[in-house]
Amino acid sequence: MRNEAGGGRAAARGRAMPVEIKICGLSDEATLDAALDAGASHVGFVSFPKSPRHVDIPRARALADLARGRAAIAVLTVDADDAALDALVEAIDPDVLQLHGHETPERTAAVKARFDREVWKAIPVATADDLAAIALYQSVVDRVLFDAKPPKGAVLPGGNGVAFDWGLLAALDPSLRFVLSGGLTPENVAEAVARTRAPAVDVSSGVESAPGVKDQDRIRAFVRAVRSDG
Ligand SMILES: O=C(O)c1ccccc1NCC(=O)[C@H](O)[C@H](O)COP(=O)(O)O
Repeated sequence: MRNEAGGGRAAARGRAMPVEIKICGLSDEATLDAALDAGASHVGFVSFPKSPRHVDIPRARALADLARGRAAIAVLTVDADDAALDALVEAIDPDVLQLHGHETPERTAAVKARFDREVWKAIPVATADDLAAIALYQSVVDRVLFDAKPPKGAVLPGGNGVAFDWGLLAALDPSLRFVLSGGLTPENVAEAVARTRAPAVDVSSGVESAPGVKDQDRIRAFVRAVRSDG
């Protein structure tokens, strides 16, 4: 259904599947539509009140209902407890739970066991040492998501528009299911995918005109750039 346009190029590059694309932090219908029409495979809604992208449950549910069947729906939380996750899952029925806080491997496994959803765990990366976390999480999640470690003093644990050194991913086990994020933009994402062989990418700040304000043109440009036809 989705992303067939990239299939030929992906095969030509030796990749079996087109690169999946998640547009995160959507909060209005127009930019959600732009992401869906452009062919994003995933759309993400942030449930974290400190974020400029936070959407409350009724809003997230309304947006998710528009997206359902057209893209996978991800809900991003930060150190959410079971009651908060119960409420989100019940209302939004997401395909993916993206854990973007300090969830331990044990907590992450408990979330996976409690909910019949894909679970993605964000791993903050600044140096090669940070990749040791892969071993702790890869057996309990569906995908690890590499994001840049937040800058000192940042309020948000992600969504800061900061990239990390993609070269750190050069020696990854090719069978690892991962998502590349952090500071991706329409201008740099093709290079990021080429250098990391990422099977999936995730963007928020790079398709915004201001924090929390998504930009339809940049969303379309981002998807085009991943598909290498822009
Ligand atoms: O976007 C937020 O506001 C946010 C808040 C709390 C935790 C994570 C958050 N965002 C994460 C993402 O949107 C992406 O997974 C990823 O970090 C990419 O962000 P960006 O560097 O802004 O493209």
